[in-house]
Amino acid sequence: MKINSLPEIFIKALPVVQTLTKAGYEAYFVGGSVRDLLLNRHIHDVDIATSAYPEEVKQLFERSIDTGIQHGTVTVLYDDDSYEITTFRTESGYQDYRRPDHVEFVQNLEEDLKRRDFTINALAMDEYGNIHDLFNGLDDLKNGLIKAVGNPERRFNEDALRMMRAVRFMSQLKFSLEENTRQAICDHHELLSKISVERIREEFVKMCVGPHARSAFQVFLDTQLSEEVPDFRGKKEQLSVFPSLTFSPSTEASVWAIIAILLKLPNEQIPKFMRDWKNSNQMTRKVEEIVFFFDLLSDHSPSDYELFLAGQDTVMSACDVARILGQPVNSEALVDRYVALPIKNHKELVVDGSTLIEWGIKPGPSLGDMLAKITEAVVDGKIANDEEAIKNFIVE
Ligand SMILES: Nc1ccn([C@@H]2O[C@H](COP(=O)(O)OP(=O)(O)OP(=O)(O)O)[C@@H](O)[C@H]2O)c(=O)n1
Ligand SMILES: [Mg+2]
Repeated sequence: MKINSLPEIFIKALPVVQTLTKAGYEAYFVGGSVRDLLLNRHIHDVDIATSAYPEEVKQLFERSIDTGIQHGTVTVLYDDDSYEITTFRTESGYQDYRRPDHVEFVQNLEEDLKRRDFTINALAMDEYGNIHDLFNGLDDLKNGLIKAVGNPERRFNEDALRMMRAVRFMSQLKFSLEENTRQAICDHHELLSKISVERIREEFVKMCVGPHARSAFQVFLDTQLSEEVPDFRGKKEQLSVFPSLTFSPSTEASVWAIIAILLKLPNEQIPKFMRDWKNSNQMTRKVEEIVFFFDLLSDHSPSDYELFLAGQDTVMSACDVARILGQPVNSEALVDRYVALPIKNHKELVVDGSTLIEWGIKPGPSLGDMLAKITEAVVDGKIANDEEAIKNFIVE
């Protein structure tokens, strides 16, 4: 198979590959970029594999960074772009089911492709656009199959994260899982417990926001992968609601909010849950706010002041979560009401703490209470957002 017209991103990278081949080395585009090219998907970066050793790569290019030189990867800066160039390698000496403790460089493309995770990720393309398909990746692409290269057990023993990658790709590409690959995941799901939570989280979130999130999530449960991730063990029943939702979440924050709601976590347990998944404090705060406002929405129609306190992002995310969970809310009406608020955040209030102190009010907790009352009165439209009106309000 030959690709005749390459997308811009490959054309820009072509001189990098040609520099290597002109110097007598082999060089190919590999991995996700070739897969995404053939699927007509957006290509976010192109990776290059070569027979040149890292030191040889560095000599051919003016600007490079030793990103992962012990694993054979050099990042080359060319024009305004950067490219990861990795020497053909096999990964040997796995002791911990995570990345290899050392790599062995090999001299040909086949040896390199053999150690890759799935056949659709083991395609290579040369500078002329010829696709090198040594493991039937093209057929699997056509048939929509995630299939391990060679022996699936070996692939998952090399890097157990690949089991999560399998369900992530199912969701992103709307593919199914080849039977032997699926069986190997069922048999070895416990290896996932060796993988860092950060790496698992990245794949989990990608799975949950992908277009086939719900069927991939079902496989994540059926293969028992879900038993090996933080706080999910023994929670299959609650989590099995996810595959039956009418929609799936589209943002990371709504993923976590929905999971927290399905697990029926009380609000005060959300921070621990988010920490167990190694989420940032910022993401944790966001999710707490969304779940809080979702609960409020389930309980009553929010007041203007409650809308103000939540803020537009939280209101919209909570509406989205409610819609996904099948709880009807009129989100347009809520957003309209939000937009019509006299002030939308604290900064828009014409007075602040120091204004009140200038007016002779003593600093302390009661000052904060007063500021909150003023804000509420302005948001509710009881008084105008000007100093005169606020002064009169305080006197009363
Ligand atoms: N655990 C892994 C991770 C990566 N790879 C190989 O390295 C390539 C690049 O890895 P990565 O960028 O992580 O994944 P992509 O397949 O490119 O997917 P994405 O579009 O998400 O980048 C993969 O295609 C695959 O050939 C692998 O074999 N095993
Ligand atoms: Mg990639």
